[in-house]
Amino acid sequence: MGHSTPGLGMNQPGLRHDPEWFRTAVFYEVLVRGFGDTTGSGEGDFAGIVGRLDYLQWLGVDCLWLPPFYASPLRDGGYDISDYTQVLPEFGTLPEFRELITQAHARGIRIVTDLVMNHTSDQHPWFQASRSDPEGPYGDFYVWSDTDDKYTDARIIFVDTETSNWTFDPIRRQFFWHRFFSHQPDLNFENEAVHDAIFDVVRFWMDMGIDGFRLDAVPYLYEEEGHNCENHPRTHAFLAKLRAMVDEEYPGRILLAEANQPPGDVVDYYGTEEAPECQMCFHFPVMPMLYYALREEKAAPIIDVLADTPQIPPGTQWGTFLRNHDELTLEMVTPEQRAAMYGWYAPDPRMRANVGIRRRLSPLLDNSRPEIELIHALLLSLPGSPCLYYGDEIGMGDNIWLDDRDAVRTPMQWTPDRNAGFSTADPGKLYLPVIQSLVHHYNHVNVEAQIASGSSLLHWVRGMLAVRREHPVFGLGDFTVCDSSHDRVLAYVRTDRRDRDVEDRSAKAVLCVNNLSSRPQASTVTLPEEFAGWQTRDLFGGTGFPDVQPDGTLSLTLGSRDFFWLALDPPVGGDHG
Ligand SMILES: OC[C@H]1O[C@H](O[C@H]2O[C@H](CO)[C@@H](O)[C@H](O)[C@H]2O)[C@H](O)[C@@H](O)[C@@H]1O
Ligand SMILES: [Ca+2]
Repeated sequence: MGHSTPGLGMNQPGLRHDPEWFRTAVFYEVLVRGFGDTTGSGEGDFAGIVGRLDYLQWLGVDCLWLPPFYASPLRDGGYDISDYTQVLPEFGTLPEFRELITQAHARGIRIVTDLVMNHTSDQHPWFQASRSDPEGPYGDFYVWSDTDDKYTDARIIFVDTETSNWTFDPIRRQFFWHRFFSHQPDLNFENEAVHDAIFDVVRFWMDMGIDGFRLDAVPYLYEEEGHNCENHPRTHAFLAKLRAMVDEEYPGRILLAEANQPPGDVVDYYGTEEAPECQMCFHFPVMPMLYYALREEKAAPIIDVLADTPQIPPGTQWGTFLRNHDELTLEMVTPEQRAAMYGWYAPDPRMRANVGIRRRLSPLLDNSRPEIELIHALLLSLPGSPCLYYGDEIGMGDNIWLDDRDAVRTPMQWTPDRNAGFSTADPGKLYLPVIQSLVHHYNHVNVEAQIASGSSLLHWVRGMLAVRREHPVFGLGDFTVCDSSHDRVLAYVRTDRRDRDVEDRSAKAVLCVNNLSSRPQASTVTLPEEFAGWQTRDLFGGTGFPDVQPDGTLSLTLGSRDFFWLALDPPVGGDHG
């Protein structure tokens, strides 16, 4: 098996100059370990991604997000870093990583990596020095205490494994603070030397050529007695300082916050006009509501969470997603919604992890093609830049018999051959076994088979990304919910209010109508007044649909889990820009 995707010879346009590229981009999260093994080690490597860049370009993604590939004992998928400026030798070398950036950029694909600032591995030399030499230069790099009864208002995040945020260190004979695993001590952001050390890490990777950072676990940087130790004002002050440095030294690079917080708290990570922080934040609250709405078969959960979401500053963007390398987190839903979602989506307790569900998209939706299509249609048309998770474009399965979140981190399935074309290693040597479940076996769920079949999910996803790319309104447009006569039908208009060139043929406005019901539904939707009398046109086939009525209504009939994306065009001869 070669390490490229045959038949996808692509042109190499290079990066286009667009300081706001992230506002219309499609992101793709890919684990270096899981994409392609070029050495037969059983683990993926940088060259394995390079060999698949033509595939990613063909698919239509604009930016890769690479979770940690740095030196690590790998007790938390690499989020336990033991050296910020070294890469795991099994993944390759720094020059090979640089080559990955070069090759991606040549294809117009940007690269964002993870910046894990809140904590390190306990194997990091900073921690080793801190525990053994309290008076030394690293003595104050971590959060130490003689007792374990400080900051008791902070919740425990990894409830499956941890019983306290403090662990006693027998060497220093003090407790150290950790918001995650007990082998991940939190850095002490009260210490300015920690800021300097982190800034050096940022410069190191930005000098290497990356296009930005996802800021891992960013709400937890600062602690204070009597505070829940999340979203602390000093965390925001530090982020503003980081952003100022990045803007000054690396203009155009982005910061993307991973802040699993309610909408009103997440928006704070954009900062203010005077003190901007991140250009993007993942929208954690909307994600579970997409799944909730699908099973409740109601539009309200999505409408409500978006109504609770404050406006974000000009020039910024949400990051939206359906799945990622973690559990499908249910931290942002009510206890009643959580109970319902566990019942619908994780009936077997093995499917749960911490406060969430450790399953992939396709198994979550019982491999239902209409549901997978509808949830993608929502992801790609609601406000935000979507981030796909590797393998979901072919409907890859999961393995709940593996530990923790490894359930959703198995090798990418390229072909029906040995190890799904991921590696030539002895199958027993793979970092995780490939999926061989009845429904999602790599024999039939693989890229090669889906490229060969024009009606595959892969071709469908690619087609959706192509349509989205043609119409910047999906990234840049306003969002207005339309009243719908049926509570199972979610309708909204995206409107591009920028000044436009006359040659610009992209849709100025798009009406998106989604039937969340498993049954066909007829609905009359009411558009904003400005669209009364406008014409409608299907964005996929160009077919004309009925005009919007003079009173702003439009009646549509949708099949089960069906959706429409209808361009709105001013009436011919009308006085509309
Ligand atoms: O580095 C520790 C963890 O950081 C991220 O965690 C996030 O994931 C948690 C669920 O797995 C979530 O509950 C929390 O709010 C997040 O910060 C990272 O994505 C994890 O893989 C990592 O273990
Ligand atoms: Ca912290």
